[in-house]
Amino acid sequence: MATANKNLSEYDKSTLPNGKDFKVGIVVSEWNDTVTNGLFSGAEYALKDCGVLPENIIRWNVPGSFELVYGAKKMIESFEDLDAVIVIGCVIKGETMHFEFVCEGVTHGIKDLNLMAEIPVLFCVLTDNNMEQSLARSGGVHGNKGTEAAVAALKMIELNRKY
Ligand SMILES: Nc1c(NC[C@H](O)[C@H](O)[C@H](O)CO)[nH]c(=O)[nH]c1=O
Ligand SMILES: CC(=O)[C@@H](O)COP(=O)(O)O
Repeated sequence: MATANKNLSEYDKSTLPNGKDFKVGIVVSEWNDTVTNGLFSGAEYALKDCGVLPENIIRWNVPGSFELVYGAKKMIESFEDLDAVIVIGCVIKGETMHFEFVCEGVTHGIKDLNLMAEIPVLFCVLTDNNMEQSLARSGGVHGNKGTEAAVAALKMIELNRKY
């Protein structure tokens, strides 16, 4: 189902765990910060709405999406009690192939982190053709992918604690 057919901000709180003792890291890229701050706001709101305490939401900024991998790795190494990390970025196609390589690098890097780390790393990186698409997915007509990532984080923390 394409995003156009699903609002990214919709969730049923009754199906989610209470996050009162969860600790979540969020690494945010500074490229396209209007979008990434919008994604962060969506994620932060959903986490708090589901009981995560403000002091248990740790935000670090990195220069660009390519640095999200190192930032997440460093955050996982720095906090022994983290339950999940959400990486937030916005990559927008330009004139060259740089878009493809940044997207591929961060995607593979986050996938590798999920294979190596003991906690889930959630992928909230927009890879869009233009700013209009990014704005639509960071609190616009299609909702907020940050909210979607926060909901996924809550579910993965519950799964990780259960098994
Ligand atoms: N063009 C975008 C970038 N490019 C920067 C890279 O992510 C990286 O910071 C640089 O190559 C140095 O290692 N980053 C984004 O997040 N979004 C873009 O649209
Ligand atoms: C994803 C990028 O790095 C890209 O936005 C940079 O733009 P350009 O390909 O025109 O240099």
